[in-house]
Amino acid sequence: MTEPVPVHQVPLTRKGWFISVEGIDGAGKSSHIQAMATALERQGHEVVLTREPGGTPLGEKLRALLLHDAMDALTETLLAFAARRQHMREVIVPALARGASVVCDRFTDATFAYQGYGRGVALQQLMQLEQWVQGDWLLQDIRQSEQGQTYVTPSPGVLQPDWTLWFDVPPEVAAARLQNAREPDRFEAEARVFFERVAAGYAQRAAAEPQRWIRVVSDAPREAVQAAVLSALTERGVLRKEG
Ligand SMILES: Nc1ncnc2c1ncn2[C@@H]1O[C@H](COP(=O)(O)OP(=O)(O)OP(=O)(O)O)[C@@H](O)[C@H]1O
Ligand SMILES: Cc1cn([C@H]2C[C@H](O)[C@@H](COP(=O)(O)O)O2)c(=O)[nH]c1=O
Repeated sequence: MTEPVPVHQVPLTRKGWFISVEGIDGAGKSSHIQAMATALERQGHEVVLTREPGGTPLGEKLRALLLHDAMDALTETLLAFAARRQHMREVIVPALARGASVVCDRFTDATFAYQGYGRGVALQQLMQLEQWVQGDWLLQDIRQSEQGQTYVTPSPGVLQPDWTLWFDVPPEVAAARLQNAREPDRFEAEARVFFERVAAGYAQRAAAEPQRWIRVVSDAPREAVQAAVLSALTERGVLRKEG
């Protein structure tokens, strides 16, 4: 029996982008995600707009548990990764395989920031789970099970977004924005010091992988933030320059 070809050695056929959007609660990311999707669609992309935790019927049930039920930090981590695995199989990988772009409101960086830096779950454990859930040997399995579709990881290792937009805002600004906006969920109800740790986690991950991360200063008027998002995507060739 011949060995399966590792996914990263299959010729790159993917046309769409995988873009994740991150930031502490109240950073303002949800306010701009639709505009990003619309800009991509105007330039001819099929766009799948989705979110984590969530994005599938099972994932949305897990989201409700994560946001509202008290639990241990490792349980939280495992539920986030369980929802992600289902999301990848049902939504993300099939969309990328057919050439669509995926814009995802949070992905694995949120688990590192919230459960790792925020709650103190060991980063090494998170890396192991990431390898399990997003490793290319598992994507190979998906490739074989969905006939006619080829998904290719850009490089060996784990499936990661091509680009991660990080809405960076001081925790006190985010807290003020959320104060009267809605009833806080379990995360939004956390103390300032928790969000300081989460924000520091995002900053460390962004510094470690500058080729993937796009920092958007979001302590600014909405229109300025939106313009910064669209121009950052244009500078990187994600959006075409329009005359
Ligand atoms: N640039 C801005 N200036 C002032 N208020 C803003 C700005 N951007 C968003 N807001 C307001 O801040 C609140 C949080 O915004 P939004 O829901 O987009 O943040 P988020 O990052 O998606 O938060 P979460 O992750 O908790 O869903 C909303 O009430 C929104 O109207
Ligand atoms: C993916 C993911 C999310 N979280 C947290 C972060 C937020 O507080 C909520 C999601 O709410 P949002 O308003 O839609 O951003 O979940 C997390 O702790 N770990 C994760 O992996």
